[in-house]
Amino acid sequence: MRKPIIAGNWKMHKTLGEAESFYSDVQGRIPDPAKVETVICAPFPFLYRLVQLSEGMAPSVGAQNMHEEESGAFTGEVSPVQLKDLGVRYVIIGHSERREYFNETDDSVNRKLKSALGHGLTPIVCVGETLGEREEGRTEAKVSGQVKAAYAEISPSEAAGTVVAYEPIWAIGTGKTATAEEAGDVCRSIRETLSELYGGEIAEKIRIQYGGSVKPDNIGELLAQPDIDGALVGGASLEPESFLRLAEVASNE
Ligand SMILES: O=C(CO)COP(=O)(O)O
Repeated sequence: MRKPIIAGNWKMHKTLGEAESFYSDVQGRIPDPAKVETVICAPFPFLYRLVQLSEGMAPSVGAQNMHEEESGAFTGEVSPVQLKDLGVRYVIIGHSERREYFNETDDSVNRKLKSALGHGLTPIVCVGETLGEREEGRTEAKVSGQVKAAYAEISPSEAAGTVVAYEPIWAIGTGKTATAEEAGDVCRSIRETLSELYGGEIAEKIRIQYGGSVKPDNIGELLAQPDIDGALVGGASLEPESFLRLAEVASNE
């Protein structure tokens, strides 16, 4: 059985005070970590403080991006060594907003994935199609190509501990969710791709999240799909009550 994983992606939201207050609101109220893994991927400037506040308890702390090098002359970037040193445990890699606005490519996603794994961070690897690609019937080809490119030269044992997030770009922040069946079908095709790459046993271990306008009232049907093991959540992760509700529904799956 794969344990569900609910990850909040705060994107470029909140001040430090708001982030602290979110943590104090949710702490001690997160459902049993044996039943659901919870993560908050916060802006870089808050990570140190949130790791301190979390004291190793749920929700864990994640970053939204990282550079693949350990150190160097890369103004404005943050390395996996720096994240690890702070106690950060997860990192989102290849979010569609990074691909769209910050020129991330399948190649850079692959380099970052290798580097995150090499430094003991748990990567959440994002893939997803545009509306145009969906309308042209190219969803599965696009997503499978992104998965293959991201996992190039990643060993089966490393791949087993990763998380894939399927986020159709047209469903992000738009209020339009893929239907549970549509999302489930693509997540199944991602698992088939992982199975081609690594065999069924490893593919069954890799958790696949859905992301794109996930809310407390639609997460239940999404998680009921056999290949959806969690959610990567933007807007609905910003409020403590809504994040708690998502975690609660997932803990009952
Ligand atoms: O991009 C997302 C999470 O990474 C999804 O954002 P929303 O949940 O706000 O649609």
